[in-house]
Amino acid sequence: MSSNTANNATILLMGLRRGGKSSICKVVFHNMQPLDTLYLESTSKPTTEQFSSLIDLSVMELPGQLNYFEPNYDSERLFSSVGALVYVIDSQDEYLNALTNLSMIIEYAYQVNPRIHIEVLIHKVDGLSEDYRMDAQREIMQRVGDELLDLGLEGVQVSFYLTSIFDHSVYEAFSRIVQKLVPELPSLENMLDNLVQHSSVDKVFLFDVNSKIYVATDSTPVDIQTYEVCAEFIDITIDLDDLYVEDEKQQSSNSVRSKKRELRSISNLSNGSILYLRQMIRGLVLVALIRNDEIVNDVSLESLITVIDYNVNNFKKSLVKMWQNARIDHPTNH
Ligand SMILES: Nc1nc2c(ncn2[C@@H]2O[C@H](COP(=O)(O)OP(=O)(O)OP(=O)(O)O)[C@@H](O)[C@H]2O)c(=O)[nH]1
Repeated sequence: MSSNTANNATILLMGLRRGGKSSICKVVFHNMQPLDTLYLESTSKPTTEQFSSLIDLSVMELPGQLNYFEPNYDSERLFSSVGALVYVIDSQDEYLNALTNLSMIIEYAYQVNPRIHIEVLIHKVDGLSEDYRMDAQREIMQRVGDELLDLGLEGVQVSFYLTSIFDHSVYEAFSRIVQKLVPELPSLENMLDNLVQHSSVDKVFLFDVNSKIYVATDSTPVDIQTYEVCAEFIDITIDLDDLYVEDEKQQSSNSVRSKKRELRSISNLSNGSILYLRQMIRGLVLVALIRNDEIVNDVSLESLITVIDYNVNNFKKSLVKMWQNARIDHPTNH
């Protein structure tokens, strides 16, 4: 693999004012409570944040009030270096203006950078009934399609997601957006599929600990409840780990174990399923859900965990190797 590409993938977050861009950034990347976003001030300058995970990601937010096409704003350089354009539409507001703005941006972005991924968040759907959500999605997709057709851009791929900061939908959307920027995704998915097949695991995610975005999962469909349970298990494990380390410090100041040791945690859920977590590299953890009816006693559980441990060890070794050879999908404008 070539190694001369920059270790960076940029996601550009755009949309009209008060659409929810800053809130999304704060909730997903800074663990802000969704209700606290009510008091966020309008953003007036572009802001960029860097995140180091399997890939080094920057999320750049462009304020809704900025005119990107005024001559002294270097939009060309901006769009040409971006991996994904995420456009946020406030579904609770009148969105026709947003759709016109979106098609204009797509036209420009695509011209400057045909490899750009165009992702549309139909946001704040928590305020809409189930029926209305579907109608809004259908209407927005139809209108965007029509506008692109008028512009002669019918071949441009646009993905749509229904999102809200009040549930896990925004994490799910960002997971899928980030995954498109991970060039090793097919190999990762393959490795996770192997793990599932050989370990009696039902679902496995590779999570970024800080954001709870999953950078890969096996190829079985993701159901949002499984995602939620697995994501919450990360927080619980980390909280307990902190307690444990504190406790150890008190008991013996001479033998404080390094917090750097690998995190590993297993928990039985009341419905008989098991959650399994192991720390990987670069702020990633692997979380697996095991719904195994064959676990009838502690002995069968123990042998199952031994197999999983072994396979996860191998997965981690492959991940380390993959990472050493990694390069990042950094779109350039040739
Ligand atoms: N109901 C609901 N409100 C949301 C959601 N996301 C954001 N908001 C609210 O929308 C308002 C505007 O959010 P901001 O994040 O400031 O919007 P912005 O797009 O960054 O706005 P500018 O900085 O002006 O460009 C805030 O009061 C948020 O609490 C959501 O998913 N559902």
